[in-house]
Amino acid sequence: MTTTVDNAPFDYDALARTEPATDPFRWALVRGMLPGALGTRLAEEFPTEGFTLTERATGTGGKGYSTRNLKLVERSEPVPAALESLTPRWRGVIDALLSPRYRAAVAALSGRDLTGCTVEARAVRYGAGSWIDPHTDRADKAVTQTWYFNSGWLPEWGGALCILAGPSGDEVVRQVRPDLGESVVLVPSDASWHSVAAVTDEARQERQTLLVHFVRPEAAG
Ligand SMILES: O=C(O)CCC(=O)C(=O)O
Ligand SMILES: [Fe+2]
Repeated sequence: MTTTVDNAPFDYDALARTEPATDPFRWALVRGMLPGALGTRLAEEFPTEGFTLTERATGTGGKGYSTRNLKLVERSEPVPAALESLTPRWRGVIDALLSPRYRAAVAALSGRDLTGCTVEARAVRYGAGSWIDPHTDRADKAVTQTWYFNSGWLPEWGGALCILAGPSGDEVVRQVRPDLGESVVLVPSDASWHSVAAVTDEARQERQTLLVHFVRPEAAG
């Protein structure tokens, strides 16, 4: 069944159809969650304003990263300033992310009890030189889901989400390019190592990502 764009932007069946991998940790490549032309429209309307650069150099304690972020949802509340700048379709996505149906579908796929977890969501733009070092998302996240909004992304532009066998980053189990229609569910644990390869200088687009976390109640503060 395909859901209609206006009422429910997600095809929740895409989550239900997906078989998660369990090696080297529990994760899933989800396809087709944004039905019909919705994904294309969301890509065209991906936010451009209000992003804040966050960075930390590699080797200064903890993971290194450099990304530009726009907070969309904090502690299960849409961020008013961001909401104002979003198109109606993107506001529909925010509603869906906060819906019990989405939560139930992610709980089923991940095997995690998400009762009491809060939702955090942000749009992330990765320009040339942006990356995230290997990390697990472990500290406070029950489940992470990412969606990608690029079309015609070339492999030589870097920017792949790398599913890793360990912290060194040497053993890449799977690379996911940021192509429209691709989405990844990660279930954080001691083993859930992943990274984002640096976007290269050749890239003709910024890597556009929607990042959602279910945050454990004890960590939400
Ligand atoms: O952008 C991505 O593909 C993943 C980002 C990520 O792993 C993170 O922000 O923790
Ligand atoms: Fe992560």
